[in-house]
This record gives sequence, structure tokens and C-alpha cells, in this order.
Amino acid sequence: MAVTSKKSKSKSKVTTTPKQTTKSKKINFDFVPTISDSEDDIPDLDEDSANESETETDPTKPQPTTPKKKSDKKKNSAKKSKSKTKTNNESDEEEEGSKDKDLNPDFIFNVGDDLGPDTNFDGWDFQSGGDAKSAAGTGADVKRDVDLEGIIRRKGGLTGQFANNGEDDGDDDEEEEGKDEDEDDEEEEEKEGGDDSDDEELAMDGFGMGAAAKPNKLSEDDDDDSDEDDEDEEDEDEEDVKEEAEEEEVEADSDQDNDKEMEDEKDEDSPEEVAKFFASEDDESTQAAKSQIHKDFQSMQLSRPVLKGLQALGYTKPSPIQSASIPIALLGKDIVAGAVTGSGKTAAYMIPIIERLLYRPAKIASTRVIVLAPTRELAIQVADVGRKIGQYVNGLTFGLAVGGLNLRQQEQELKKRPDIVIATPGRFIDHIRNSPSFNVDGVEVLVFDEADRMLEEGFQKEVTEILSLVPTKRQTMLFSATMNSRIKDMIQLSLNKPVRIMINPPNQTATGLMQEFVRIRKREQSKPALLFNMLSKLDSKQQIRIIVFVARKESAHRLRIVMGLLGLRVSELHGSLTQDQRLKSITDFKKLTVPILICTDLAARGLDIPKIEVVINYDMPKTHEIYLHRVGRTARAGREGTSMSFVGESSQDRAIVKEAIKQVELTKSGKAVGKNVDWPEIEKINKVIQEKQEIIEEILVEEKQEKEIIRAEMELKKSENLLNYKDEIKSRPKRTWFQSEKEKKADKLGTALAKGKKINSKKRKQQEAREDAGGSRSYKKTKTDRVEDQERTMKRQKPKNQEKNKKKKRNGKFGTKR
Ligand SMILES: Nc1ncnc2c1ncn2[C@@H]1O[C@H](COP(=O)(O)OP(=O)(O)OP(=O)(O)O)[C@@H](O)[C@H]1O
Repeated sequence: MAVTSKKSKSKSKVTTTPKQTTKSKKINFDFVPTISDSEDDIPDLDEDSANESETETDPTKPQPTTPKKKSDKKKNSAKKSKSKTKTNNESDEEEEGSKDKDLNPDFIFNVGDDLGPDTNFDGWDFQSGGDAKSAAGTGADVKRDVDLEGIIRRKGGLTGQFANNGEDDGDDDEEEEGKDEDEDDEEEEEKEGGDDSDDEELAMDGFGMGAAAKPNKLSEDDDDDSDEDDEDEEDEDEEDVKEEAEEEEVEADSDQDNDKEMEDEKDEDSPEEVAKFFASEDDESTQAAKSQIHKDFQSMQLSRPVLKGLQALGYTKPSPIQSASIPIALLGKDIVAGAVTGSGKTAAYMIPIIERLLYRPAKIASTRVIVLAPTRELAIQVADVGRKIGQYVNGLTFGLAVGGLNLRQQEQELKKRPDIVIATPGRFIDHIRNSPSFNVDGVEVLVFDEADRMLEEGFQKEVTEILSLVPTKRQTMLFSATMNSRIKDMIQLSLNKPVRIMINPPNQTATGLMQEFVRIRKREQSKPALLFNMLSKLDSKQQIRIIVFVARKESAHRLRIVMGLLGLRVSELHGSLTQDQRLKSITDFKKLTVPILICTDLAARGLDIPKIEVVINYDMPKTHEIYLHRVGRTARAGREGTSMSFVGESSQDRAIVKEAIKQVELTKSGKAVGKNVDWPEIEKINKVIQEKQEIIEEILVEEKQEKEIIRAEMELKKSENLLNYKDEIKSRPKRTWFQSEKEKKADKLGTALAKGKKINSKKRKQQEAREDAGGSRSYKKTKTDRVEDQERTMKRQKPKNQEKNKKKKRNGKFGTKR
């Protein structure tokens, strides 16, 4: 399906020609040969400890009508000046001053001869996720929250040198403090220098690596909307529970993945399967498109508004994945693409999508593109990138169908049938089922971002349901940094001879990434102290962004309290937080208000905050794949970054380190080193933490009590609303759910069973009970659901119709008839 454009009639077609081909260099799109399974060249981890038992501890998307265009132009210019102001406001002097200093000039965003990326893109923006009425512009309800920091403060915490950043006062003392801190730092550096010898056993050789192994809706609008919002509350609460369950799956996924999965990765597709499934390498147009390397976006025959959008973002040259994917996507072909984290995959699919919409305008408003992402935050970010690229395209509209954000607001947005809808699967299905004016019959393009994740068991049912609803005649594109999905998993997507574009070898890390590994041995209990020690040494003034990954939500929360008690202000990000809290954590992190973010794997994929300097794996992930996504939060777009991993003695942890070293050696990308730490110093800190255990428990109890009070207040309000708006609430069509929370849980159990995991008898009984009940429920509204809906709608319309009839009668009596 060749894409012709208005422009192409007078100018040139988007299809590629042999002429273009001769000018261009050829790049290899194939997978780099499979990594040898032989571990001969891999330095062994310390043998003695290899025999020690594993310990697991937890210390803590144009409708071009002329009038619309005019107003849109106005809007666009307003938008433009607005975004300019925003950029000025957002980039503080220091950041500007140091802009892209940290970029790696070798990074191949620029295939040409000059510098690394000079992008104006300053990360994603939640403000564009919804209207400005509510917190973070997302339409998310602002609900009363527990003041955890207040509790920590009352318990004597957050008093240290780290606590006064952000909105706090204490300006006068800042310089003084700065001096002291500098002196302290010097002292600490000296100490550190002297400590190297102290920890020989934990040094790089400890890993057998030798030296560096190369390399509330309670705001103003409440007066108008509060009634409706309150009525919605019940629905939304229930919906939030479902969404939470969905998100939990994202997080819990790493719990489900195990060594078995790593083995599966090695289960390669056969050459015959590959030849049958993927487009032939000999396909002429694909060949022509593939063999080019575009030195700039102009040579891709992109339209002026899109080029303007890219220019505004500071994207001068396409990254390799963009250079390779855009021409093929413009041909309307299905794509399965993989490229290293932070290499610009979002724009790689967003640019051709916008181009397609621009040159094939729809006659009537319809949603033509669906982008599916595994997490809410990623979906919001993708929408933001899309909006920014398409900011000069008249009438281009985006919609979000993302869990945790205001359902009614989204419904209103989707009613207008935005061109591009970015969605998380659960909420998307919810809208298709329950938002009558939204449908997906006009969908032409379906994108799976983080496709390998979307094809995993956690999303299987949702994806199957979505696929059954969208038209089969469509373009489907799959993108991920770890696009290792097997053909058997992709078959359900009904891809039409997809073109396989693999830029980097699978499992490669960013070129500018320094991977450091700290061996924990039996000091699991000292990990919080180690974390504190590292955080304070890394950034005594809390001026760099550090992201810390932990295995469990509880650990994230506990660590936040521990760090707070030691005077270090950190944020947490995981599925147990409300969406408001989640967005606030990210916004604070982005603005450096709270530059340390402790999170679960919810934030492992796709999150693009350009200046995350360090990623700490406090708990190692379960698989090397997740490790790649986590460390991929730094060293993005050709920048440099460091990852520090706390490596335990489990075979799983050790296997990931081995794989990381192996990949560095194989791909010659980045570095991997062992790191010494000052254990005596850390043990001192650990002692302090141990002494605070009681206080930590007290804080947790106090927090729980506050939460219960808030919950009781909310329940009370809900009951009042239920009484006050009973009739209205009852007349509403009953929302139907894709899966109940119970079903989700039962599915998880099923997954566990399928994976051969041991489950206890109670859980097994639950699973059996579910199977007895007929297994999974039907996904579409049942006939009964529909009849009930109709009855409710009729009931609701009855008073209105009665009113209309009365009016008609009145008009008959007193109206124009004489
Ligand atoms: N052509 C370009 N020139 C300069 N910067 C770019 C270009 N394309 C993308 N970027 C920037 O590179 C960064 C990474 O892009 P993006 O988030 O799309 O990466 P990704 O490959 O999807 O990463 P991940 O695999 O982690 O999801 C973003 O900050 C983006 O603004």
C-alpha cells in the first residue's frame, strides 16, 4: 500500500528508487548472530560463594475543513508560543548551561558527520495528558492523602542535609551548607580512595572480571461537576481497582518471570519459520527502503508540518531505527522492530503515522490509529511525543484511554473520535465496551509499544480481545528494545508479512552506559545502608536524577521511610500509589524537586526522562531482559549514564551479571566493572538504621491509621452521594468489565500453574473453582447485559420524553397554530 500524498502529485512519491539507493550506505538489519551459549569466555564469579545458598531477603494520533483550519492555525501559533515559554521556564540555567554536555558524540542519532543529538525534547509532559483543571493536568482526582513526610518529620527524620531541597526554605544557610558539604565530600572522597584496598575480596576480581571488562476532583470545577463526579466515583473506584490489578501484573511480571523464561529466550525460531513469517529480504520496495541511510528527515519526503514539529523538538537527523523504519512504515507495511533503549523508537512509528493521516485525510471523524502501551505513564508519554511531533499539523487530534485518569473526561475526548488514541489495554477495552460513541471500526494502524511485553501472558487476554475488535485490514507495527518475541507469540497479531528491522544486536545496552556491580555477599541486611551511602556520595546536593529499582512495592515504601529518617528525601513509584501520587512522583523527579525515585518495574520500560544519570538496581531483576530495560532509563539518546547493581549470591543475580559482561564484550558497547564499596562505613550506617527499626514500624502504623481515617471519610462521602443521587446513579447503564479483579487474580494463578510453579492448596482450590464455574467469562457484553442497558437507557429517557410530550402539547395549545 503505497502512500501517496497531496504533495506527492506535484513533488515526488514516498517510494524509494534505485537512484536513492546508490547514494546510500547499506546497513545490516539482521539480527546479529545469536550469542553463544558457551560460557567459556565468561569470567567466573567467585566459585566459593557460588556454592553458598541463595538468600532472599527484603530489608525493606486530520479533518481539514477550512474554518477549522483557521482556528487551528490560531491554536497552533498559541501552542507554539506557549511551548516556547514553557521551555524557557522549565530549563533552569544550570541545565541549559550544561545542555547535552553529557552526550556521547559517537552515538548514532546522527548518521552524518557532526555532533550527537541536540534535542529540545525535555522529556514527557503530563500537562498535555488532559485538561488543566486537576492535578498534573490529567483529570485525575485529587484525593486527600496521608502526609508521610509529615509523619517522618515528627519522628525525627528528614532533618539531614538532604531534606531541605525543593519547596523548603533555609535559603540563607544554603551557601554555608554547601561549603560544609563540599568539605565533607572531600573528606569522603579521601576516605573512599583509601578504602579500595580494604575490600579486595569485593573488588572487580570478586566477579572474576579483572579490570574493566571493556569495555480529587475537589477543585473549582467541582461546583459544576461535583455531582456527576461523585456519581462517577463508584464506577471509577471499581475501575481503578481493575486498573490497579492490571498494573500489578506489570509489576508482578518480574515475579512470574524466572530462569525458565531465560531458557525460552534461547529457543530461537527456525530459519524456515522466519522465512515463512517475515517479509522476504528480496522484496524490492522493502529492499530499496531498507538500504538507505537518511542523513536528515528532509530526504524522507516528510511533509512540512511534520518537519516543523521535528525541528521544534530539535530532531535534526533520524536515529538508525527512525531511518530504517519510517520509509517502510510509509509503504504501509507491517513492521517488527527492535533497537536499543533510548534510540528514538517512539518517533520511529509516530512520524509515519502522522504522515499517513496527513496525506490521507478522513472524510468523517474517526479513530484511525491505536497505540497500545503496557503502562499508563508510558502511554501518556507517547501521547506527548505524538502531540509534539504533530503540533503543526492542522486538526490532528490525540486521545488517551489510560487507566487511573478521569473516565468521563476520557469518554468525552473519545466521543470526538480522535485520530490517534494511545491506550493501556484494560481501559481501552473498557471504553470500547462502555463508551457508546467510541468505536474502532475505522482503525487503520495498530502499534504495540514494548511489544514483547504486550505479548506476554499478563496481557494476553486483553490483546486477544482488542484484536477481535479492530479491523483485520490494518497496518500493524511492533516496537521494543528487547523484541525477542517468538513467532508463535506474534502469530495471533495476524501480521501481514512483517518487515523485520533489528538495528542493534538483541540484548545490547546503550553505548554510553557504564555498568557497575557491587557484590553484596551475605550483607543483604545492609542494603538500605549501602543505598544511603551511595545516594549521599553520588549526589550530596541532590542535583542529579537517580532511579532506584526494587523488587517489591513494600520495599520501595519502606526504603522511602528509611531514607527519610536518615535525612534523604526520595519519592516512590509503584502500583500501590494512586495515579495522582504516581504522576507527582514523576513530575517531582523530572523537575529535580525530589531527584531520587525508588520504583518497581512499573517504571522499567519506556520511561524517558532525558537526564537520569544513575540507575541503581537495589534488587536485581529476574531476567536480563528486564535488566536491559531498567538500565536503559539512563544513557539515552547518546548520553552517558551509570548503572549500579547490588548483586546477591543467587544464581539468577549472577547469571544477569554474566550476561551483562558477555554482551559488553560481544557488542563492544558500554562498559562493565565491579565496584568497591566502603563496607565498614556502610555497617556503621546499618547500625543506625537498625536502631531506627522501632520508629519505622511506628511510622508505618501511624500511616496506616491515617489512611484508614481518610478511607472512612471517603466512604462516608460516598454513602451521602449514593443517598443524594440514588435515582440518577441507578439509571446509569451498568458498566461491564473485561475481567473482574477476582478473575485477574485467578488468571495469575493459572499462569503460575502453567509455569509449573508451586501454589498452595487454597489457591489451587480457588483455581479449580474458577474452572468449575466455566473458566473465563465472555469478553463482550452479553445479550443480558445489552437488554439491561437498553432498559436502563429507556428508563432514563422516559422522564425526558414525558417532558418533550408535555412541551409538544403546550406548543399545540399556545404555539404558532391559531
Ligand atoms: N532524531 C532524534 N534526534 C534527537 N533526539 C531524538 C531523536 N529521536 C528521539 N530522540 C530523543 O531520544 C530519547 C529517546 O527516545 P524514545 O523514548 O523514543 O526511545 P526508545 O527507543 O523508545 O526507548 P525505550 O526502549 O527505552 O522505550 C527521547 O528523549 C527523544 O526525544
